[in-house]
Amino acid sequence: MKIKPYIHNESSLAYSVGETLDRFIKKKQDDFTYASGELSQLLRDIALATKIVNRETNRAGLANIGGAFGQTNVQGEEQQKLDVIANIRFTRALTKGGEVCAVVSEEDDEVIDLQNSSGKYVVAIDPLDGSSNIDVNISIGTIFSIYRRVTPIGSPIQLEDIMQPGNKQVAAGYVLYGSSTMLVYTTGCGVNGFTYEQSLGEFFLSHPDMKAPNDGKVFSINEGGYNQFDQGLKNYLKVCKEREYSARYIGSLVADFHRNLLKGGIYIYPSNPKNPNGKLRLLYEANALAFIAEQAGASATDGENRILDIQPTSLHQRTPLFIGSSVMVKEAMSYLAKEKV
Ligand SMILES: O=P(O)(O)OC[C@H]1O[C@](O)(COP(=O)(O)O)[C@@H](O)[C@@H]1O
Ligand SMILES: [Mg+2]
Ligand SMILES: [Mg+2]
Repeated sequence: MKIKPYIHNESSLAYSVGETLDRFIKKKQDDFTYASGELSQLLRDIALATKIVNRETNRAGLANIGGAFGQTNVQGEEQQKLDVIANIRFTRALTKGGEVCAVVSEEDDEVIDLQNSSGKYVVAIDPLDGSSNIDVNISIGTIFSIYRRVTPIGSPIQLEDIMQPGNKQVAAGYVLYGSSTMLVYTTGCGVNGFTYEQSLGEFFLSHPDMKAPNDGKVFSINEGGYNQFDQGLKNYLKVCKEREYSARYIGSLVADFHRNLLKGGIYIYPSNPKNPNGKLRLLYEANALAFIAEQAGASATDGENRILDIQPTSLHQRTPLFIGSSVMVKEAMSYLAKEKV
């Protein structure tokens, strides 16, 4: 009996899909210090909830899923139905998964104690990012940060388990529900992106080892608040325009960040007299994207300090955000600093 070795050929007849997320997580598990499979399982739990939320976002216009939910959240923002649906789906998946002891969510005032004493991880999540774009069919997202609890497993959750600076994240990621759905994450060993193949119900590796261009020609900022901007920021924007950089602003942080991560660019949500700390939240928006940015060779600051070094003091605290290609972030910082001397 003859035995023929299998030779993988890239015939054009059947294009080879990338590696599945599951297989990739398994393979990468050993990269992780505490590799015992719990973090891998947690990433799978998030991926599962993502598939369900993806289905809901795809049919938001049809099944009466669009529109306001009729309540406001702790931010004073009117919750959209999809904010609430996504929050339920992720919290449920994290509860069922069994790896998480506590969740911090944009949509919940308090820390959610999952009553799971064996859970080693704390998750901070923005279940649905870009809520103002849900009803107009523009890309939206999900953002998540994962920390290892610091108090003994089995003991009651303490503030110190939750109020950890971003440089303590063990993993972080975002999902982009756009023309295709992507999940991008890091465990501190580089950044990888996976695209969802709806018909197979699987995420496949499509963007291995993502690296952000060092510099770019795109700036993303809502200039509607221009009159309130610091003079330093106005000066930086003036330079961007003199250089005829492109202004791009989708109004969904995940989508603006993702474009700039791939193409080069800077996203800025500054402070202003009305919102001295800007709009975006440190624990479940800025920290996760800052971890990914740095892992991809980009940068993230609050205008002065590295986002990942900010010590959190409250659950829903806000921070100004300057994130993107490191040359651009550095230059923007220099313009801000000039005005401060
Ligand atoms: O409308 P503005 O003030 O430009 O704010 C847009 C920003 O607010 C956000 O929608 C805030 O996130 P949520 O939608 O999760 O509340 C970001 O996605 C986006 O970048
Ligand atoms: Mg958000
Ligand atoms: Mg949100």
